[in-house]
Amino acid sequence: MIEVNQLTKRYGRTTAVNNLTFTVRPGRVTGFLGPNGAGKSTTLRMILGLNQPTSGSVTVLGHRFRDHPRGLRHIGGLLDAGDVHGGRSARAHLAVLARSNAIPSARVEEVLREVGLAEAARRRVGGFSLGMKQRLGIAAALLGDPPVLLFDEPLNGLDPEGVLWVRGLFRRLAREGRTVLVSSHMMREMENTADQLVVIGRGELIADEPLAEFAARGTRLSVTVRTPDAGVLTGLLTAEGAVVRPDGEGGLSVAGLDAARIGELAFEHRILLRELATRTASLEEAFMELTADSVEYLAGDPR
Ligand SMILES: Nc1ncnc2c1ncn2[C@@H]1O[C@H](COP(=O)(O)OP(=O)(O)OP(=O)(O)O)[C@@H](O)[C@H]1O
Repeated sequence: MIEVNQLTKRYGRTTAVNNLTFTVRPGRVTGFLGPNGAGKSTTLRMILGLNQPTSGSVTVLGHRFRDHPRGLRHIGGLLDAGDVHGGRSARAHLAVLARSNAIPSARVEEVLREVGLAEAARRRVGGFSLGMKQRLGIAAALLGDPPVLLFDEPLNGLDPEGVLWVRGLFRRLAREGRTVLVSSHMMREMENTADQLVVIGRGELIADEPLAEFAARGTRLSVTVRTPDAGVLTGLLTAEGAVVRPDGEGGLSVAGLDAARIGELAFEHRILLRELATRTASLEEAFMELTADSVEYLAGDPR
């Protein structure tokens, strides 16, 4: 169990995390979601005791991290997969961690096998691909067989087989009764992974609910619009309360207004529409709509 209580972290004038409170429970995979710069990594670093909060507190299994001398046996974390000594072999890297955490060296071979790096154990980490470094980071997190595990963007760089494997691993760890917190900035990475979602934006809590409840938001309709006057139409739709975003394929995805009203507005302002289609919004769109106000940089943002 991880309890984050009114946590705030400021860097000069930047507030990375603002009065954040949530609880991560054992026995399930909790997805920690937010757009780039939302404050996910900063929060994870504070949970691991690597950053001091400006105010508020974090406890893991009821204790602050620095009160737990057992380190990796207590909580395992993958933060930055690239942050390893490139000159060491995978086995040597894990052996150093095992020694400094009083973990039996036999565990090194076990986790190497578990993450599929047994064959590469003697190779220098500097020559590893990003996906292999992720596997090594996951091996390090598993090394102490901890009841609480954190993973920051663990799917980055993994191939489709790796993604499937890691999803299975997270589910198994949760089934074993562990607390598993996995961060991502992409909803679709969480769709088949998380049971619970904690969503943040600009350092603040936006949602904390089961994935199924979050998915219910996605059953609302959205409308795809294609027009050469996207900027003008976006202004009109937004003024009527719609949430409008580029759909990534040259069109607009509109939530909060139905197709009939969008058609009327376009007609009234002599805007040519090349497509006007109602669809069921995906989970990804529900996430984007929810975090729209907290995205720092939008591609194709007309503002
Ligand atoms: N050491 C630091 N010094 C100054 N500002 C920082 C520092 N670390 C993070 N920030 C700022 O705090 C905010 C939150 O950053 P953080 O890395 O926690 O976000 P994130 O949600 O993990 O983003 P991403 O998905 O891009 O990794 C950002 O505005 C970032 O620029």
